[in-house]
Amino acid sequence: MSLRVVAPGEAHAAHKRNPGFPLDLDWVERVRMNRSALERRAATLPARRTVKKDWQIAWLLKAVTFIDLTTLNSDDTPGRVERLCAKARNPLRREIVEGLGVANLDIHPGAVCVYHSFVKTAVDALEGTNIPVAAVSTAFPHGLAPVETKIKEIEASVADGAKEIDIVIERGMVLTGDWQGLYDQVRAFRKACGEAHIKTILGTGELATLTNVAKASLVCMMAGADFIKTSTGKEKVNANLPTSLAMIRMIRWFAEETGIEIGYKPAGGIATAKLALDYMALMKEELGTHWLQPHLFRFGASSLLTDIERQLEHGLTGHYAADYRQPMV
Ligand SMILES: O=C[C@H](O)COP(=O)(O)O
Repeated sequence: MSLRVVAPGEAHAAHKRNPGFPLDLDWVERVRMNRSALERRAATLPARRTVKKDWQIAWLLKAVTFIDLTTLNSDDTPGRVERLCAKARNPLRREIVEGLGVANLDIHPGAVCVYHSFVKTAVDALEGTNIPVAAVSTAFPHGLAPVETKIKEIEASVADGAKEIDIVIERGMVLTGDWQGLYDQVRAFRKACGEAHIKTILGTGELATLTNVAKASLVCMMAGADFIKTSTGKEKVNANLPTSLAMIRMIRWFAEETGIEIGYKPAGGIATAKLALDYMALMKEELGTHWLQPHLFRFGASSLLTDIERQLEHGLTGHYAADYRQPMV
């Protein structure tokens, strides 16, 4: 695989947005996922992955461009967000970039992801770059607020400069099979986003079955989601490979039926370079290398970059750096 690094802003501008489609309840009812088959398939992945040493460095550099560099803590401060943005501007230490001979490549994370309150801070801190700011809006992480309140939050995030909005769906709508209600909300959120891209967070660990995960994925895509995302990072069970397979296969089906390419964002608990490579291998095997671009694939991750930087340094020097040499914030 060659290393073609796409600057996040460029990819963002180039991507054709999902216009949304009418809700087809027949299709939703027909969706079925077989958990044990998906688990068996997921179990084959690490063994089949054959990303050898040099390629591994290329894949890890590419992985950096997929990260939505995230801070979503109740004790976030403007200072922490500014430090995260400084890291986004220079995600890898100079010695690593120069040692690998990639100083000429524009390697940056896909976005910086923050709570609504910090959108302005992040936009200011990233001025002059083409790194978009993503906001988690709509009463993150539970999504339980009046729909009008959630729409106002999206509008406020867009007004403050967010180019991507990560909304959370109401899990109860999935658990009760209220597909029309879910579709109507996502449609309304999509409208409130205007030109901003919309990622729909399903909270997959709270949806009970993989069939529910797949149905919710489909309804969100029909309603105009540009990305489907697994988790808020706050559920007991966050992203994993079998759940990812259920979602990715719905993305594949949707692309075949409509010609529209929807992005995938696993999030929560993805903290090691090795796991990131497993997800990339999954995307490559199920959707093809075309999907390995920042406008179609992201990791929602707060600490993944630290491990990628460690692995890159190891690839370069044969030694692991101490954690304090790669502070995130
Ligand atoms: O969407 C992003 C997640 O909140 C990040 O989760 P993490 O802190 O487990 O990486």
